[in-house]
Amino acid sequence: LEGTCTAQESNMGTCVNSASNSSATSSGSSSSSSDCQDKTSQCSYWKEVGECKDNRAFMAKRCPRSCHLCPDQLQDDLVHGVDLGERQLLTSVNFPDVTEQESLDRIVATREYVQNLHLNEEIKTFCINKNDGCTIWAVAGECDKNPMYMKTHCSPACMSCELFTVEGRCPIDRNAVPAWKEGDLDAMFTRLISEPFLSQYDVQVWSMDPWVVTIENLISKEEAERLIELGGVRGYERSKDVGSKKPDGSYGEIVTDHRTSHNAWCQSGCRNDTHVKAVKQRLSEITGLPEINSEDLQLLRYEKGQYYKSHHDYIAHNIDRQQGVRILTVFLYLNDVEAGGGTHFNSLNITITPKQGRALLWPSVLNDKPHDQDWRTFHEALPVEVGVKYGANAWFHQFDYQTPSSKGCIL
Ligand SMILES: O=C(O)CCC(=O)C(=O)O
Ligand SMILES: [Fe+2]
Repeated sequence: LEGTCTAQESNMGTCVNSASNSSATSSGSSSSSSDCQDKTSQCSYWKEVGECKDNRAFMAKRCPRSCHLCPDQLQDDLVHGVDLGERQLLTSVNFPDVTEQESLDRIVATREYVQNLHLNEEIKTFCINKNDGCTIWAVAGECDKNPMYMKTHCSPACMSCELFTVEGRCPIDRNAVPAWKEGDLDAMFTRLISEPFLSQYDVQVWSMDPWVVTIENLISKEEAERLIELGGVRGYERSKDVGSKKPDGSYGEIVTDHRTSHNAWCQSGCRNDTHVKAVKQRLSEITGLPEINSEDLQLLRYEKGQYYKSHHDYIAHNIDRQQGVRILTVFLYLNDVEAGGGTHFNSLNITITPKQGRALLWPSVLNDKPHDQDWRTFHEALPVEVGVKYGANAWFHQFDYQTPSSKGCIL
């Protein structure tokens, strides 16, 4: 071996015959282990004192076995890859076109990819080759042909570990057009307080900057009663707030004493109810916002003493989600409440009283920066003092909400 390799070529200690193989990463894997031996008994001492690292070129020639640079050793290390999951096969009769060399090159590239990944350590533990054939399959193009299986079961080989994060699974379309551009918020509310809308609906303006507006009888008694009923059919559950960030980058939900109501999400069957459809279509018409940008109605029930303390409907991390941030809340009061249960805007000092069929509208964002939070619209649901309060939230987002929702991409 000595004398046949230049220092450069013996970089990986695998140079056998530089004319026959030019791969820099793992060439010469076919040379037999007997070709590759230490040339002097001093090797183990030199290795001990760090010469394999410090004096690499020289050591590759004189002490390849001590420095663990022989092809058979290298191959074993690469293939074994405990950190990347299953020990990998290099050839398979089922994929005769895949050469051992291609598999080795893929493993080297995989190693590099994983080392450079900026992922949470916990997520990295998911990123393993779960099958010994991953590398061969990847070389054979299976990552593209069979992505569902390959990108989750052979994620190092397919270099698809990002898919274990919500941002990786649910990439944002930078070309998507937001529902509100600069000025659209003011335009919408201005339309609501102008003809012909004004003669059709009983509109009251509580504040113009930020906008806080109520519309009487936006939904009928029958519709309100149906929504209450549908909440019961789905089953009211203790309301939750946005919780903490999870390893995959998504956010959990949490029950706190900040919010003590119960709610039901109007999904699947409820979504297709005639009254629900009519209400949602009306909300879309009056706001001019696409129905698809709206969350499913959140049907709420507050019993005596229950409340939702001061909070904002804007969810900051939604800026990194396909649906974008919440821009507008339409809150529907579904019944009259004997006492308490008003919606109070903390910094505006406005309190709206529940009344069946009344809608309360306010933005979560700014007119001139419609992706940014308007800090003035913090609000709370005051405790119900007598009776029960029923309501419904309709939240509109900057972008399509329903599609990412159906793909598990919203949290
Ligand atoms: O119940 C209310 O009056 C308001 C509820 C609310 O602000 C919310 O659910 O985000
Ligand atoms: Fe709210």
